[in-house]
Amino acid sequence: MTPIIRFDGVHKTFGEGPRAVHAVEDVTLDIHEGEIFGVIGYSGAGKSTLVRLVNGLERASSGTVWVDGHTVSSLSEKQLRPLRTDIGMVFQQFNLFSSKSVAENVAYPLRVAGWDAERRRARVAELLQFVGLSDKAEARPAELSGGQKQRVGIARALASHPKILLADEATSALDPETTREVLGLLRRVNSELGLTIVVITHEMDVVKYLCDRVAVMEHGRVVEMGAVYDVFSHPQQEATRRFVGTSLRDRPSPEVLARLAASHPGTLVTVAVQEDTGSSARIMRTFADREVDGAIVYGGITEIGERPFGSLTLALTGEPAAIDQALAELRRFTTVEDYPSLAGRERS
Ligand SMILES: Nc1ncnc2c1ncn2[C@@H]1O[C@H](COP(=O)(O)OP(=O)(O)OP(=O)(O)O)[C@@H](O)[C@H]1O
Repeated sequence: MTPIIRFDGVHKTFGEGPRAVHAVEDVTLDIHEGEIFGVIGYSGAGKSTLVRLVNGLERASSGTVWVDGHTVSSLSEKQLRPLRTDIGMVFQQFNLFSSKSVAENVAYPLRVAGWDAERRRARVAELLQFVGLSDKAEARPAELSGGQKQRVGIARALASHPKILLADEATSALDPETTREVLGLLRRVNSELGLTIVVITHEMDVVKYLCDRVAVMEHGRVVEMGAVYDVFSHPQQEATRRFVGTSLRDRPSPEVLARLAASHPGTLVTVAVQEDTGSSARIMRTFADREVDGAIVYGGITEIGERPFGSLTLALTGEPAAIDQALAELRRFTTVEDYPSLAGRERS
């Protein structure tokens, strides 16, 4: 794994004295060439500041930011210019020129870089084809849907063949279906064009669908980082657990649990379903072997990086000793949550 971006002990502070804002605090991480790296956190966590340090839009207060062989934190504005052509950026609000056509918007960075008209035309045609908007070349942004505008934003960001794409909440202004379409395009940018992509988001669904690895930010710090599947299956921090919970929606809330307990006979348990440790077939076999009936009353299983992940909530009926044995067996290979506080409310 070759790093293309490296943060080493990076701090970014805005202002001074008692009013100073520590937007990024002591961040050390590597982003590998060719990966899609997610940065997730709530508003104000420092995500945008972190990525703006990559292209030098913000300067580190201390520590080193290294991008593709250059120490960004020590480059002058002039020295930054060639590096910036290697880094494309897409924004939540698209940032298109409303008075220019789609083709002119995409051509804009090439015009600034001094490409002649013929080369610009050929490159714009190629880019519009890649993002599926060849027929909109002469349209104005106002005539496009949100998803189409973001595709123009992506085409423009790709214009000068960057190696890195920074996507700052690129789908936050879009509806779920259009989000999928744009995320699909970003995947192609990674797999077909080979760009390293850094995605900033507050939505774990975006991380789940798109990213290889993720860093969770809270109050300027990276509080957790790892392969997306590992972070989903073993979240270490409360903030991470909340993000994972919003994406999976596989576990019943306390209110739903109380309702399930009142309307289903038996003992309620929630069993984690994971590829390596707890396939659903193995879970169901464990119950069947001990003649325990397990009615599935809630749950959700999704795919993360093409591997199954989620949980099932079951209402168990059978001999109490057999249920205890089955749960003990399950706990040897997966996580089981039971609900002792519901015991009095459950019907037997
Ligand atoms: N130019 C600036 N001057 C002063 N404070 C700033 C500046 N830019 C960011 N901040 C502050 O730094 C902190 C981190 O902001 P940042 O925009 O990086 O967070 P974020 O996680 O991207 O949030 P959001 O999702 O709302 O954009 C916030 O408290 C913000 O107010």
